[in-house]
Amino acid sequence: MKMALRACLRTKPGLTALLSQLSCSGHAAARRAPALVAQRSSSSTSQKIKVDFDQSSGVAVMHMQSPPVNSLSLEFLTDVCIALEKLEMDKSCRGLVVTSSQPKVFSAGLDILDMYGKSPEHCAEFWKAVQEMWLKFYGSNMITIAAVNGSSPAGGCLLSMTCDYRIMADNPRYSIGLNETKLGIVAPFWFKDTMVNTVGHRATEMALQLGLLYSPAEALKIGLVDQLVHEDQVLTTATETMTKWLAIPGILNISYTCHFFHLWCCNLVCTICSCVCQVIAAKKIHLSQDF
Ligand SMILES: CCCCC/C=C\C/C=C\C=C\CC(=O)SCCNC(=O)CCNC(=O)[C@H](O)C(C)(C)COP(=O)(O)OP(=O)(O)OC[C@H]1O[C@@H](n2cnc3c(N)ncnc32)[C@H](O)[C@@H]1OP(=O)(O)O
Repeated sequence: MKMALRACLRTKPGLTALLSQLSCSGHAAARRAPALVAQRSSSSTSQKIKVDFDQSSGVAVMHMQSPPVNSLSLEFLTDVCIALEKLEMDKSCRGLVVTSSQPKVFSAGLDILDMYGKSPEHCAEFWKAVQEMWLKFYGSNMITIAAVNGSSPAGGCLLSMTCDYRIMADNPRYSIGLNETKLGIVAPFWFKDTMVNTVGHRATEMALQLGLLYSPAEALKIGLVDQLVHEDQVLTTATETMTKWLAIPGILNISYTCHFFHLWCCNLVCTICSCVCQVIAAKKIHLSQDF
């Protein structure tokens, strides 16, 4: 799916416009102008994000440092998007590892406090920022690896699933999954689609309907993560793995992209049809109540 988005962002101007409307992609850039990285190795820091970029390898490491649990608030999401935009604009940056500076937690998902009791305008901006993060990671031209060094529920799991590869700390205390159902909320369809693309239809059905959080071993078994390593090795394994991915010529990447793009389009058409059916059904129910 991520590759599919990459392809359409490269080749389909119409869809780019559609996606940028969906994601409101100008919103992060409008706040702070991106700067190109000039040094051989550099480090740039916002309050909540630290990026180390090694120009000799072309690999950047994004450290999420929003205590206590890297919950995805509007401010944090905006910082993530700005950092991604900067890296994306620097053509020498080919790979991105995303990890957490917080102990025991990769990301606690959407910031519940930023969703509750806020104005409709804030909620709209917040929700657009969530979509923007999703699109930016999924549509990135960089190879992205999630170094999941702690628990990663809900939106944290989504973030990791938008990456090309996931390495998780092998600590049974940690968990990962889309647990929205357990919180009494329905995960949006694009959360669901992202999981289907990662672990398949049946596993997603089980995961979402029951709101399952998986231990690292269980997550590996269903393919939610690709590799488990000792807690101390998560970041180094991620950078080693990146070397392998970057050795693959970009043209092959683009070819696979076309296959996935086809699947993604089919999925999108189905989703639109299903939304139309739901609206028609809702109207019918409404009408039958009137009479
Ligand atoms: C605005 C319009 C929106 C419309 C939305 C419509 C539909 C949306 C549908 C669904 C979308 C859902 C996506 C989500 O991501 S919802 C968030 C789900 N997240 C969770 O369930 C995680 C909950 N947290 C945990 O399980 C644990 O905290 C964790 C395992 C991450 C860490 O455990 P640990 O024991 O280390 O730490 P705690 O003591 O539990 O927490 C420390 C501190 O952090 C606060 N906190 C935790 N999670 C969140 C969070 N998601 N948002 C905000 N704050 C969080 C926690 O309350 C503690 O605070 P304090 O007590 O120390 O003040």
